[in-house]
Amino acid sequence: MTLMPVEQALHLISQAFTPLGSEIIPLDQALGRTTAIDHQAALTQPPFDASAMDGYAVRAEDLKDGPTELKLIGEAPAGQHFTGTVIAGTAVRIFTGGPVPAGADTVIMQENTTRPDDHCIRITVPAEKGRNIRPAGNDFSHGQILVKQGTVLTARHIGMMAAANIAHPSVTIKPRIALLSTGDELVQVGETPGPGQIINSNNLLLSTLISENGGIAVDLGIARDNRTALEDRIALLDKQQDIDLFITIGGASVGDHDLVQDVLGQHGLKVNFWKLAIRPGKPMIFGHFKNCPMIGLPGNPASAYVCAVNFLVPALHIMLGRQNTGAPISIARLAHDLPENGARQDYMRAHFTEDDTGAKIVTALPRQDSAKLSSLALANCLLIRPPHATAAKSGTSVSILHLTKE
Ligand SMILES: Nc1nc2c(c(=O)[nH]1)N[C@H]1C(S)=C(S)[C@@H](COP(=O)(O)OP(=O)(O)OC[C@H]3O[C@@H](n4cnc5c(N)ncnc54)[C@H](O)[C@@H]3O)O[C@H]1N2
Ligand code: MOO
Repeated sequence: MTLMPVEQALHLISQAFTPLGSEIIPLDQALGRTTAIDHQAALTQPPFDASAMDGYAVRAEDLKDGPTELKLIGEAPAGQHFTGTVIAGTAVRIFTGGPVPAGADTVIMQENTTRPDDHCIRITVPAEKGRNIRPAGNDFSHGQILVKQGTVLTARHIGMMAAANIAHPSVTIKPRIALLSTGDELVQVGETPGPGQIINSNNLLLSTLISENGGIAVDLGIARDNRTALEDRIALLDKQQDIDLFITIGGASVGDHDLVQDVLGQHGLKVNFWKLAIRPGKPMIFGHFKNCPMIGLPGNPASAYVCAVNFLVPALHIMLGRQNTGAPISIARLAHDLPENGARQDYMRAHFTEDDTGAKIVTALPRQDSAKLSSLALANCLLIRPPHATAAKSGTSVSILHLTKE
């Protein structure tokens, strides 16, 4: 059977998804959500010409002939307007954030003044017109687009949106991803495995990856390796509302107990493709189960993860309407030689660092067995080797797919 190239598989999977609808939520719950529309400032910031320093609001014109004394005619603390006007020979006491009074065009820091008496200040430094004043709209203006559609909101965006009084942003609905683990050997984390049993680590590996990428994982539990057990779990899927993507874990290969395709096929699974030119992850399935897109991930943890990063995460990002849907890829130099690659695109667990010039240097981790979680946890990137890549010497440029946001 020919194996489907990774790019073609990604293209077919990408075509199966479109952005979900939107909802309005309170800004304090918007961290990590994706904006569904462009968001405009609901006000101008600062709303008035504001002082950037504690000091005195003056007219620069009054200071052009060297050290000068000016009459103090009032105060403009933050939050209060001085209602008068600064005319020739006068100044107003002002504080950081305070509105600059009419007539004044400059603020002198208080450190550059003396107070001969309560009603007068002496200024010894020359004044540069406009100094220490933040003009109205200096940060942003009413109606200005501050956050573009498809932006993943961080604390920094949320702080700015708060300042712009965008109290209820419109964000895309979180995709709901159903996860069905399969295998007689699996017990849940925290339970004590019996003879021949292991922990269902893939469920948490994937549900956490889904949360990290803006989705909601809906756990359908573990189906044992028999038809009835699988059918019972599939029935749980029917009871779930609004599942946007159905993921099975394990049972994707050709063994006697690998029943996923067979059983799901009898209940409406239409397979779009099976088996990819990818390592690890070759037996991945993509199809539609009763109109719901379905990805059958291989059971080996590194295989499941590599497939999830390459296909599940982009699908999530498309559903979320994010600006960047592809995996973050950059170029790094090999820290060592690598042998030629086989027919599958290899995603080697690897670790990169940056040298003094900012160039990335990447080292493939020594243990690439697709069952090994220890090397997966140590990796901060996947080193991509195209199918049939020739042997590469240390120093050769290669592509790396970033796993952490460094
Ligand atoms: N004769 C062949 N055998 C295999 C082939 C092949 O082409 N011909 N492909 C191999 C490849 S490549 C992979 S990858 C695996 C994938 O197999 P399955 O998807 O059928 O996965 P299982 O057999 O169910 O499990 C494989 C492995 O992973 C462990 N596992 C399964 N689920 C979980 C889980 N939720 N959490 C943690 N670990 C899990 C399971 O215990 C097995 O050790 O097939 C090869 N075989
Ligand atoms: O391609 Mo499988 O994913 O070796 O382990």
